[in-house]
Amino acid sequence: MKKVEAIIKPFKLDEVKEALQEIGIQGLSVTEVKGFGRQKGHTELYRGAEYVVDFLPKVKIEVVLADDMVDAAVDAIVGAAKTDKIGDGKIFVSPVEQAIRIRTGESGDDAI
Ligand SMILES: Nc1ncnc2c1ncn2[C@@H]1O[C@H](COP(=O)(O)OP(=O)(O)OP(=O)(O)O)[C@@H](O)[C@H]1O
Ligand SMILES: [Mg+2]
Repeated sequence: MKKVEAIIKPFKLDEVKEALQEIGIQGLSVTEVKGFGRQKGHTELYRGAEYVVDFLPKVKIEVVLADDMVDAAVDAIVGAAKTDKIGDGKIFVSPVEQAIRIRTGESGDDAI
């Protein structure tokens, strides 16, 4: 199993969620985060306003999935989140050792 973490522009959340559902993702988590990329200290457009702040509001999506779903998930996220402007975000992929569905006790691929 892998965890795909995507930090995206907040207004892209619905589109990304739908794109992930279309490829069969069953669950995900969303967190409001703040951060910066390589334009640190430079302006970035957010909802029509120019920000000159250190930390910009972003949304982090976390989805744990089977190894063979990673490429499709990354493609779905990129396709839905891309605006071709700075600050479109990043995707990180990392290994996950175990997953357990609390209600049933199922584990591994059966639990995600
Ligand atoms: N190396 C990193 N580690 C953790 N979070 C990061 C990292 N890089 C970017 N982020 C998060 O992703 C958000 C969006 O990053 P951003 O898209 O601006 O990256 P970038 O490298 O500056 O690319 P671009 O030139 O397209 O803007 C940041 O606000 C931050 O929350
Ligand atoms: Mg940037």
